[in-house]
Amino acid sequence: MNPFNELHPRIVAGSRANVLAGLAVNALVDEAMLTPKPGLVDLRGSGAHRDLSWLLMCQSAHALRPAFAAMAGAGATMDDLPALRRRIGAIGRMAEATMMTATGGVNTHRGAIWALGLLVTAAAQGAGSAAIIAARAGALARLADPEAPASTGNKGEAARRTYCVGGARGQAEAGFPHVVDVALPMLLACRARGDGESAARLNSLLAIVAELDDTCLLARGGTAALAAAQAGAQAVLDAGGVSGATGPAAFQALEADMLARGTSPGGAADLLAAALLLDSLGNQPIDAMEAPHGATAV
Ligand SMILES: CC(C)(COP(=O)(O)OP(=O)(O)OC[C@H]1O[C@@H](n2cnc3c(N)ncnc32)[C@H](O[C@H]2O[C@H](COP(=O)(O)OP(=O)(O)OP(=O)(O)O)[C@@H](O)[C@H]2O)[C@@H]1O)[C@@H](O)C(=O)NCCC(=O)NCCS
Ligand SMILES: Nc1ncnc2[nH]cnc12
Repeated sequence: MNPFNELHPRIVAGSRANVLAGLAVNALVDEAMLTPKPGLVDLRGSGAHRDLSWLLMCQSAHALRPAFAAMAGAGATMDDLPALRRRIGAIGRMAEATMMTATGGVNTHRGAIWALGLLVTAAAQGAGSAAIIAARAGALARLADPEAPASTGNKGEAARRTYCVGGARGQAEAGFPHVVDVALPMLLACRARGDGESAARLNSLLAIVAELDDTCLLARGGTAALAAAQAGAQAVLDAGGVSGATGPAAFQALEADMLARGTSPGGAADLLAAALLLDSLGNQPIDAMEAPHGATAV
């Protein structure tokens, strides 16, 4: 028990929220910096995107820090879960507006606001393993938000309906299985076998791509693009990953195919950032900062 919690619950809640928000921003920047990535923005360029750049991704990530802090603050201080769900829904919609202002109207991180927003909220609710935090986030995602519009009109929503897939919403409602059961185990296994950190992260991204119903791929290239991306990513993993003897050639084939189709796994990139966030929580003393009992607002 942290003795300061009793003395200054609002300060502890605020510190915890700010730490979590910083970790979320770091995860988004680390994802953007990871190079190479197939079809996605990285330090080499814009991949298959015409309206995105590395600088824009980083500006967007930093602009989202107050929103992540507000969501974490709500998670740390609100016990009424339906009310918490409504609150983070409202903050999430404001965060999307903030992103659009920061980027001049470009969708850099809509899926990431959703995924990392739910995860920082759940992490702020109390200590726990990655699986426990993801399960808590899933429980929040499954709660109704009466103030949410019936339809977002976004490309992902149309793709979910056209192709009958769960997309970003289904991933969250299921408790982020591709983060907990796919990305994090791959990250840890690659580190354990001695891969460098970039290779471990790229293999982790590819493991997500190989299995995810990514509505970015579906919206841009239909089921053929999704199947090609999944098979291409699996081929790199079957070659021993990007550091394997034939891994680089398999990666180049995957990237060339995505660029030719104009497709990109934006949803998988968001989930890699979610995995990096949960991974970084394991390296922080944040669990020692127990959720403040009786805290009110931050
Ligand atoms: C639930 C919401 C996410 C709304 O989702 P909706 O159904 O309206 O659809 P989209 O907003 O289009 O899709 C969601 C984004 O999630 C990412 N994604 C896709 N598939 C998956 C998946 N299987 N699992 C997880 N995440 C997934 C993806 O985001 C990334 O890609 C975007 C860039 O791609 P691009 O092709 O460039 O997209 P566009 O700009 O739209 O097209 P172009 O014009 O360029 O061609 C980028 O955003 C990445 O982040 C999908 O885009 C959620 O927004 C919601 O309901 N929010 C309400 C607030 C709320 O309740 N919040 C709660 C707490 S935060
Ligand atoms: N690096 C990236 N490139 C393109 N879209 C993305 N969405 C999230 N991260 C992305």
